[in-house]
Amino acid sequence: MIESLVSQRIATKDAIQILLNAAFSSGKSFALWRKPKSKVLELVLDSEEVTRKVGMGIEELPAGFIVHPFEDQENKQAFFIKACSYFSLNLNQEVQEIDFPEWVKVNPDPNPKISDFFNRKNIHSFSNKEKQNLGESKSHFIELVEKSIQSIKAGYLEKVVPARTKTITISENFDLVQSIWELLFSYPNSFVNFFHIPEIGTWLGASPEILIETKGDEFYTMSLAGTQKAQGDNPLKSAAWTQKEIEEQALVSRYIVDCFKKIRLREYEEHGPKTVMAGDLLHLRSDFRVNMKETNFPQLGSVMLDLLHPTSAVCGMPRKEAHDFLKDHEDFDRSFFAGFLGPVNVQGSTSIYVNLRTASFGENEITLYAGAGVTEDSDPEKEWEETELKCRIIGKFFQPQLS
Ligand SMILES: C=C(O[C@@H]1C=C(C(=O)O)C=C[C@H]1O)C(=O)O
Repeated sequence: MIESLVSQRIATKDAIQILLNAAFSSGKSFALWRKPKSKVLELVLDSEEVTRKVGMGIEELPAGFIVHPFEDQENKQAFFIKACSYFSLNLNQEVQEIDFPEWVKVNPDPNPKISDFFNRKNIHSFSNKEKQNLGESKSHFIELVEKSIQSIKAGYLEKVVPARTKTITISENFDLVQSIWELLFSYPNSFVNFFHIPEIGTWLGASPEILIETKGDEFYTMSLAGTQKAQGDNPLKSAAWTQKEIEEQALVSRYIVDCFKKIRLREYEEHGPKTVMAGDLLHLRSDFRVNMKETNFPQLGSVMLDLLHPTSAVCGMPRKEAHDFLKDHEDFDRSFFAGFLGPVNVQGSTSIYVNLRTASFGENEITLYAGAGVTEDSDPEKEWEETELKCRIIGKFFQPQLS
């Protein structure tokens, strides 16, 4: 009797493998995540094979996981994985087999070949492959930064955030669960996320940046910018920031305050900037909090989501001009990179993150995405280096030589 009880306990990593196998085999959309500083891994699975799209009124949505690309979609809609089933596990505890949801217990294919599910289709099935290749080119990125600096000097823009891609082959012995496991423990301060929408694609990331969060009456957002490699014994204490980085982050804060002004919201708390760590990178971050009850803004979450995205941390300032500049010159499709994603109305809270430090799965390869904030004083070569560091955050779990 005791023996059979013991045998029903499953090590956490094995439990993740069992969950992922069942979720892939189901043919439905699902997402898995762990919030910063949390020990709880959460998973939602849809019960239908349709690809759902929803509007931005997040307060009215059922529990689920929202995924929005960088570019606005028709009717401003986002993809949505409805939490028809929700499961969570404590990363420090074994799992009792009996606690698994029914769809795991009846999984007809307990050992699917997971790579067969990667990205057979993609919303951005890159019709113009040549153009998409430009995202991979160093010389194209350097030129893009040079053009950015010129536009800033000419007074068209204050800041712009050009991006690039880096496609690497997935090694034969790649193990998805092992990679997710390592991400979880390497990046305790990041939002580690994985989603699979069969019609749309499969992505894995570890984002350091909240776009909006609401819990009870509290609304929260942050401005995050400035990047340097963490160095020394106490990187948070010893970090020094240049004027360029301080101004770059201040612009992102100003952008948030301007959004508050647009809706005449005056009562907000602002703290920072302070130095924070994300992986082995340091950033400057300011925190903004609003009590939605006291300010009588129960829908602040969706209002700010609409006003903030894409923020000047991933697009630029002024927003429209920076966005137009990227459309004209970036020459590749950002797809879900620098869009947003996260749980909505799950366990009483909504936490939507900017989709950074992220990768999309192809059949035998993954594409990493990274951008860098450019101001008047930027050095193109340094911005390239910054994107290399950002690509490494996820890339090193696919190719150890990147670490
Ligand atoms: C654009 C990215 O990151 C954003 C840009 C930063 C910067 O320019 O220093 C820092 C953090 C993020 O807000 C990215 O990770 O790709």
